[in-house]
Amino acid sequence: MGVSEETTAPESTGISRRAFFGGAVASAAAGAAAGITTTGLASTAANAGPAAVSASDSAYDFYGPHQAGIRTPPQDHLVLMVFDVTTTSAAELQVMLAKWSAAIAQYTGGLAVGAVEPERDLAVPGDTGEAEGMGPNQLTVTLGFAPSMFDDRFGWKPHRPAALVDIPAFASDALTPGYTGGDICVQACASDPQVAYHAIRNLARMARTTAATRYVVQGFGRASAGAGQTTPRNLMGFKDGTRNITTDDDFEKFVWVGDDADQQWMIGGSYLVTRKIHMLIETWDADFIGDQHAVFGRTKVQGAPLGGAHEFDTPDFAAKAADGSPVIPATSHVALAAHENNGGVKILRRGYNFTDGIDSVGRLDAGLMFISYQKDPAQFVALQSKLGASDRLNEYIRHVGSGVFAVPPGLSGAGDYFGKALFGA
Ligand SMILES: C=CC1=C(C)c2cc3[nH]c(cc4nc(cc5[nH]c(cc1n2)c(C)c5CCC(=O)O)C(CCC(=O)O)=C4C)c(C)c3C=C
Ligand SMILES: [Fe+2]
Repeated sequence: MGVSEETTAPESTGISRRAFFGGAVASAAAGAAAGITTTGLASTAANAGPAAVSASDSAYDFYGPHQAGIRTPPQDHLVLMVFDVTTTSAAELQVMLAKWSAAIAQYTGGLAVGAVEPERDLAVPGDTGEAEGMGPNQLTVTLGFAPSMFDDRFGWKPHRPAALVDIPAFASDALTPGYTGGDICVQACASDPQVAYHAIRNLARMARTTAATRYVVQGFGRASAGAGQTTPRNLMGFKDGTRNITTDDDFEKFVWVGDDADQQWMIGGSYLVTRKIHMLIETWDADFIGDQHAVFGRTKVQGAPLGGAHEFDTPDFAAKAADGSPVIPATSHVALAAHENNGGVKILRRGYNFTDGIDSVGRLDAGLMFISYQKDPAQFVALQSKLGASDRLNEYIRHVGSGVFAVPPGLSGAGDYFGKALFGA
């Protein structure tokens, strides 16, 4: 196994760099010393010494105990595609998943699948080519199966984990079928949007006789923070991701499916929840700052909990103002979502901002592609039951899409593929 994000620097960047070096000797020596691998994407003059490693040269290992793209510090760009499987043949599905798995291993290493420029004039290019020579760009591709995959079509019914059930309806939901449901979710994240899009586009191309695209969301400006990252802002202007899961203990406790799983194939996996959340931006932009603070329970510029001074101050939910009211309003977003007020429940948030231009009446069509990972979707359901009913933020948002997916553990190496344990039992 190469260097995984867990072994490299979990509390800092978590990046396994596949730098290219000037010569084979430098490459081998430096690689052996640091446990890094090279992409071989580009060559520089022999003996020129190590080249600077840019984001475009660095890669995350695809193989490992967990899929990359969960604990991986969020890259800047997301392309999320949800597929409906159109074939009813288990064998065709198996071939598609095996092809995808091999292809993702190539793409995350910065390589194409098939020739971009075949030698024969009449040959169709195997790869679409828009990421040619761009490098891995920290690409991760993470895949999950919806509850619908465990119906009668593919013989997977006996393998359905008990936790994998559709997300229930919540008060204030405004879901649309176009952004809800689906069979397979593929989350591609990268430091370059074109690299993420290239991976998704080519997977869709490969699957064109077995699966159809249900929807795609392009995300930017990660709206969550991983270990060692500064906290980004969401489109409402607030720091998002301040209190997120970062430690090994919390990943074991709240994110990774453990040895006690009812379905062994899910050990080391997780559950992905997606919510496409539209923001009523014009309404929000007309709101006064005191109300904006009360909506989140935090200040806008610092991101400090109300009553605190700094971003990482622990919120004091018991603090009272002179008039006896809570300093952090009880129906503020953080008061309702904090683990202190939810029996200790936490989730890993890994969302992205999105924009779809303008809507049919000329309003900005934008919001948060909310993505969370948890060892049981019930963790999300517990939080959203409260948020959906009482969150002051609901005046400014609409949940328009929803999905839940079982995310298997990482693949062990070449020849392993997503869903392998689910066929033929
Ligand atoms: C059900 C889970 C959650 C949904 C849906 C959700 C939507 C949502 N959140 C923001 C912005 C912020 N969220 C913040 C904190 C926060 N949010 C959730 C859960 C959901 N958010 C949790 C568990 C927490 C942490 C609470 C805590 O422990 O204090 C914050 C504050 C900064 C931070 O800690 O990240 C912001 C800002 C938006 C805009 C949104 C839907 C559009
Ligand atoms: Fe939130």
